[in-house]
Amino acid sequence: MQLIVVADAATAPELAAVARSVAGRDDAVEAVTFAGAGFPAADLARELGGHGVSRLHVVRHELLGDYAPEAWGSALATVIDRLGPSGVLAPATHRGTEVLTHAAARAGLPLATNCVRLAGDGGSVDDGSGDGGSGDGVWRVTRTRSGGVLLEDAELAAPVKLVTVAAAVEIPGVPVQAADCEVVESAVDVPPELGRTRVAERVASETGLSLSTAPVVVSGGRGVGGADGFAVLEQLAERLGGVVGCSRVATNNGWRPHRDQVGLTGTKIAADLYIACGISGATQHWVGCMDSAVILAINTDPEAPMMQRATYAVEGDVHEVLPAVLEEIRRRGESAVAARADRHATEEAAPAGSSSAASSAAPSAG
Ligand SMILES: Cc1cc2nc3c(=O)[nH]c(=O)nc-3n(C[C@H](O)[C@H](O)[C@H](O)COP(=O)(O)OP(=O)(O)OC[C@H]3O[C@@H](n4cnc5c(N)ncnc54)[C@H](O)[C@@H]3O)c2cc1C
Repeated sequence: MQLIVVADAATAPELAAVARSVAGRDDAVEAVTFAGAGFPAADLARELGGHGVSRLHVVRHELLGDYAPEAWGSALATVIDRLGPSGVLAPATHRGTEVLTHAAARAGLPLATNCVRLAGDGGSVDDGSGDGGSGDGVWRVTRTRSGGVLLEDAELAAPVKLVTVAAAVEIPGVPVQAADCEVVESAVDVPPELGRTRVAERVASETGLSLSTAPVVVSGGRGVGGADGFAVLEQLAERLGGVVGCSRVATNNGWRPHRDQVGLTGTKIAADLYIACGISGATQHWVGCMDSAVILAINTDPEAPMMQRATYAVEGDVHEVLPAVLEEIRRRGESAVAARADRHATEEAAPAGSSSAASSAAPSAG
């Protein structure tokens, strides 16, 4: 029996370590990747070998060269059918979850998503029986639900267990032996209609920031009032070096694209500063922003959940508060520029040889 990880170089170390801890002593840990014609598998195989992966199955087809969830899911279901592994692990990312969902539906297998703890039946994770595993063919997993506010214990008893592994997974300290990872080429049939969902174009963000990486997110909800209402949020985000986010009401109304949505069915963020403008703070939104270091809520309703939970709350109309905040930032920016100019002029006017504290402490400050 082997365990399969659906991995790339970024997620391979973690997934391989988790797979090793779940695998039985004699189980091989292998990997599968999807590729077009020219993909050089040797580099990935070398990387995976360092994490104890003994075989890399490279599934090639012209429709698999770039992300195509239906095609990847179908190809994975074919691989599962061919190899009959005891389990398949993928990262609990949007992609990992989407691909395993398609594969699970096609293969008729159960899928446990967002697992933070996994124990195999014959693996090295001690289940208390003293022999390192129960041997009953059941995996015991703990998974997060509802965006992380709930932990669920579950048992997976299917012949092939499909699991997505959360970034916050506990990784038991099981020794990993580096292996010579063999590359096995594998061809699959992919019906052309499965290429209907695929990457058509890649557009680089102008600021180089995305919702998940930006230090500041200025987010708007129904209270912003419409697509035009986001202009002031754009200005504030730009001044603070951040990006604009939104609630699902804003995406449902077509005010913002879905990639801006924060929450359970959007992006989970952990910004330094999250500014929630006219957002009530429903649980499905809150779970997407609650990991931010500082949350500032602006809302007309002091009883709104976002106002109750935020670090700072401003009771007021976003259409009045945001322009005032921008004006204050502009005023302070101008004052700072004026103060710097004054200091510079004073230094220029000081007689040569005089050594005021300011000029000697910060001679290059301009
Ligand atoms: C399965 C599921 C998944 C979901 N996933 C998500 C998700 O990922 N992200 C998400 O956001 N939601 C999600 N939702 C929807 C969620 O439950 C809420 O409906 C949604 O977050 C509400 O958006 P809102 O706060 O913009 O609107 P509302 O709840 O209508 O709140 C608007 C707020 O604006 C305030 N307001 C009104 N006018 C002003 C003004 N002029 N100035 C200041 N404040 C004002 C109001 O007091 C109110 O608090 C999901 C729901 C379900 C069922």
